[in-house]
Formats: sequence, structure tokens, C-alpha cells
Amino acid sequence: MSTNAPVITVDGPSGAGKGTLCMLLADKLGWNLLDSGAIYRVLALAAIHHGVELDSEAALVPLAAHLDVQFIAEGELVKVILEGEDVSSTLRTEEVGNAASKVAALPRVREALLRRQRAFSGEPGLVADGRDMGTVVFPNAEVKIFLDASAEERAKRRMNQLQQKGLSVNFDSLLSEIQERDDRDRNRAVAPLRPAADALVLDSTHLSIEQVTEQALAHIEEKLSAEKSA
Ligand SMILES: Nc1ncnc2c1ncn2[C@@H]1O[C@H](COP(=O)(O)OP(=O)(O)O)[C@@H](O)[C@H]1O
Ligand SMILES: Nc1ccn([C@@H]2O[C@H](COP(=O)(O)OP(=O)(O)O)[C@@H](O)[C@H]2O)c(=O)n1
Repeated sequence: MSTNAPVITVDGPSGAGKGTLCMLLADKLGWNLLDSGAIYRVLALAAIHHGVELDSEAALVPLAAHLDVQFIAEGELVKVILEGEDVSSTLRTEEVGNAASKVAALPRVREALLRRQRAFSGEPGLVADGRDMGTVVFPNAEVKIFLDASAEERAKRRMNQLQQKGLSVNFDSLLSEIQERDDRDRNRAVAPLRPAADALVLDSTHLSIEQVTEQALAHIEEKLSAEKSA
């Protein structure tokens, strides 16, 4: 790892708005961005490509340790290249999200991906998006935010997002997939989804993206200026 560069962690369930908030924060602050979910998604996709079972910890650990992946920033977007192939759009499907949450439940797989995630930390700072950024990966982060929203609101957001991409989706099946993934993420033995003790919990159910960003920035400013004067 590691530098002494500051870290802001944003954890929370699927569809809460983490990716949106993190991108806005990284852009505004000029800091680096870690989308840790993309790493679990890439691993799940590599497992599918290589015919590796999603519950086979013994086969997934070496795959995780030797993952041949590149994240290439292109303006606001990040292109993901897995074993030479552009997988950016496949990666975002609900099917891959679900597969990711299965491989992410395995303790040795999480362990194998720790160093890769911490390596994103660097000057002038890092905004880290995930489930366990504030609890496990960056427990000493200067600022921790836990972004939540009701399951219904999150399914509605995901449905709009998929419809904008021209995909037709069924609200009820999306809601039950989100609930199934939440259950798996919250109840796993290692690094379960939960707010860090020192996180600001933001419920975005009735907040716009602008309101969430404003509240997050106010909290960040307060925390970082308290750090400076400490
Ligand atoms: N506060 C909000 N109100 C309404 N829509 C939102 C809000 N935050 C994010 N969204 C939208 O919801 C969808 C899911 O957001 P995303 O950032 O991908 O969530 P996550 O990374 O937590 O899964 C996106 O289409 C995004 O534009
Ligand atoms: N730090 C992280 C990030 C993601 N994950 C897992 O990876 C899956 C996909 O994460 P994601 O952040 O890309 O998913 P969305 O919130 O975008 O739906 C999650 O459901 C988690 O199971 C994790 O376990 N730990």
C-alpha cells in the first residue's frame, strides 16, 4: 500500500448512488477513484469465462491473485480491459453484479484482492466506493460515508438506469434481485455490508443527487479541516 494521502470511503447497498457520488467527489476534489465493486465484477466475469464455479474458493483465489485487468480513464468513463478484451458494458449487468456478490462472500477471495484495492491510495487523495471500504480496506480513512436508500427506491433508480440504456426490465424481479444481493452482502461472515462506527449515514431515499453531494461535501470539509487543525 500505502501513502499518507487522505481517503474518503463511500459504502452502501446496490443502487444507493455511491458510484454517482464518488465520481462527482473525485472530479470536484481532483482525487483518484476506486470502484472496488468493479474488481469483484471483473473477477466474477473472469470466472465465468474460464468455467470456474462461483463458489469454488480454491479455484477463485489464484484467479483473483493473477487477474489481468486494466482500468483506463477516458474522460468521465472508465474502460475496463480484462485479458485484452473491453468488458466495460458486460460488467455493469445485473447478472454480473449477482455473480460478483457470490465470489465476494468468500473470505480468501476478499483477502486476495485487498492489496490491489489499497494500491489505489495515493496523492492527492482517494475516493473509494464499495461495501467494506470504511470497515476493512481503509479503516483509518479521514472521512467515511455510508450511503443508503430504501430497496424500492434503489430498484426504481436501477430500472431507470437500465431503461436509459435501452434495456427492458421488470421492476418486481429487479427488486427481488436487489434484496437477494443485499441479504448476501449484509449476512456474509467476512466484511459484511454495514456502516463503520465513525461513518456519516446518509439516507438518500428522498434526496436528489445534488442534495446528497452537498451534504457529503459539507461533511468532508468539516472532517478534513478538523484533521488539519488537530
Ligand atoms: N439521490 C439520487 N436520486 C435519484 N437518482 C439517483 C440518486 N443517486 C443516484 N441516482 C441514480 O441511480 C442510479 C444508480 O446509482 P449508482 O451511483 O450507480 O448507485 P450504486 O453505485 O450505489 O450502485 C443511477 O442511474 C444514478 O444516476
Ligand atoms: N467493496 C466491495 C465492493 C463490492 N462488493 C461486492 O460486489 C458486488 C458488486 O458491487 P458493485 O458496487 O459493483 O454493485 P452496485 O452497487 O453497483 O450494484 C456487490 O454486491 C458486493 O457483493 C463487495 O463485496 N465489496
